[in-house]
Amino acid sequence: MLVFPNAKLNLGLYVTERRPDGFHNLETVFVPLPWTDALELLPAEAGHATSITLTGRPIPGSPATNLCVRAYELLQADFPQLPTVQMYLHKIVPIGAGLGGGSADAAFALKAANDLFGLELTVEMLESYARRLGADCAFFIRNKPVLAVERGDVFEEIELNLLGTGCVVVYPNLHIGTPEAFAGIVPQRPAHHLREAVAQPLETWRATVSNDFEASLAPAHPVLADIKQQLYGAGAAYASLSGSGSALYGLWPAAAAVPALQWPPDYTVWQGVL
Ligand SMILES: C[C@](O)(CO)[C@H](O)COP(=O)(O)OP(=O)(O)OC[C@H]1O[C@@H](n2ccc(N)nc2=O)[C@H](O)[C@@H]1O
Ligand SMILES: Nc1ncnc2c1ncn2[C@@H]1O[C@H](COP(=O)(O)OP(=O)(O)OP(=O)(O)O)[C@@H](O)[C@H]1O
Repeated sequence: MLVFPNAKLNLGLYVTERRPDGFHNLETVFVPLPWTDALELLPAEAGHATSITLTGRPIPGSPATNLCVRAYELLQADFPQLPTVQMYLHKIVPIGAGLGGGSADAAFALKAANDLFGLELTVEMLESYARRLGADCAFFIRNKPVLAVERGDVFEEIELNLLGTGCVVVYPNLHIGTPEAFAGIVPQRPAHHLREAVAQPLETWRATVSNDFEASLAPAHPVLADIKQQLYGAGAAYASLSGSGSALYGLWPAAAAVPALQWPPDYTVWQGVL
C-alpha cells in the first residue's frame, strides 16, 4: 500500500502553560499542507523481520527508531497476528522544520496498516495510538483543519476557508529541535482569540495571529525574521513561522498573486495552493 504523508502548517501558535508532565499547553490551528513524503508498506517476505528502506532527505537516527517502524510496532503489540512488514520511505519534507513531517509519516503508517490488514480501528483509536508517538501526530489521522489545544492533540472544529490560497513555504536549511525551541519559551495567555481571529479575512491576521516561537527564537536565529520580512515584501497577506520552526510560510489570497521569488540555493522552497 502506497500513501503520501503530507506536512502541516500552524496558523498562530500560543504556548499558554507549562504542564506537570513536562509538556506545554498550546493553542494553535493546524492545516494540512500538500507537500508530501511517499511511504509504502508491504507484508515482508517470509522469515524477514520488519524493516524500512530510506531514500531522499537523510533522517537522523537509526532506521530501527524511525517513527514509521515505531508506529507499526505499537500496533503489533496489541495485534500479535500482524505480519512483519517491509516499508519504503522516500523523505521529501524537511526535518526539524515545524512542518510535522515525522509525525505525518507515523500517522500514515498507522492508517496504512489499519487499511492493509483490515484492523477496523476507528478514527478515535488511531488518534489514541498516534498520541503515543508525538504531540502533533494525532492531527494527521483526520488531517482536516482544526483548533488544537492541550498538548496540541485535542481538537475542536473551526470555521476556516483557505481554499485557493496561494502559499510559499521556505526552509532555510536550519534544523531547530522541538525540545530546544520549547526551552526558550515563557508561557503566557494569548492576546487574541485564535478561533475568532482566523475566521476573519486573511488580510487581518497580521495584526491578530502570531506564533510565540518567533520571539523566543529571534535572538539566536535572525534569519527567521529576515525571511518573514521578505515574504511580506513580496506582498504576502500573512506570513509566519510554522510550529517551532525553522520553516516560514507566506499566504496570498490567490495562487496567481504569488510573485516569482529568489532564495539562496541551499534553501528548500515549496510553492502551491492550500
Ligand atoms: C510545536 C509543534 O510543532 C506545534 O505544532 C508541535 O507541538 C510539536 O509536536 P511534536 O514534534 O509531535 O512534539 P513531540 O515529539 O511530542 O515532543 C517533543 C518535545 O517538545 C516539547 N513539547 C511538545 C509538545 C507540547 N505540547 N509541549 C512540549 O513541551 C517537549 O519537550 C517534548 O519532549
Ligand atoms: N520518518 C521520520 N521523519 C522525520 N524524522 C524522523 C522520522 N522518524 C524519526 N525521526 C526523528 O525525529 C526527529 C525529527 O523530529 P522533529 O520534531 O524535529 O521534526 P519533524 O517531525 O520533521 O517536524 P516538527 O519540527 O514539526 O516536529 C529527527 O531528528 C529524527 O531523529
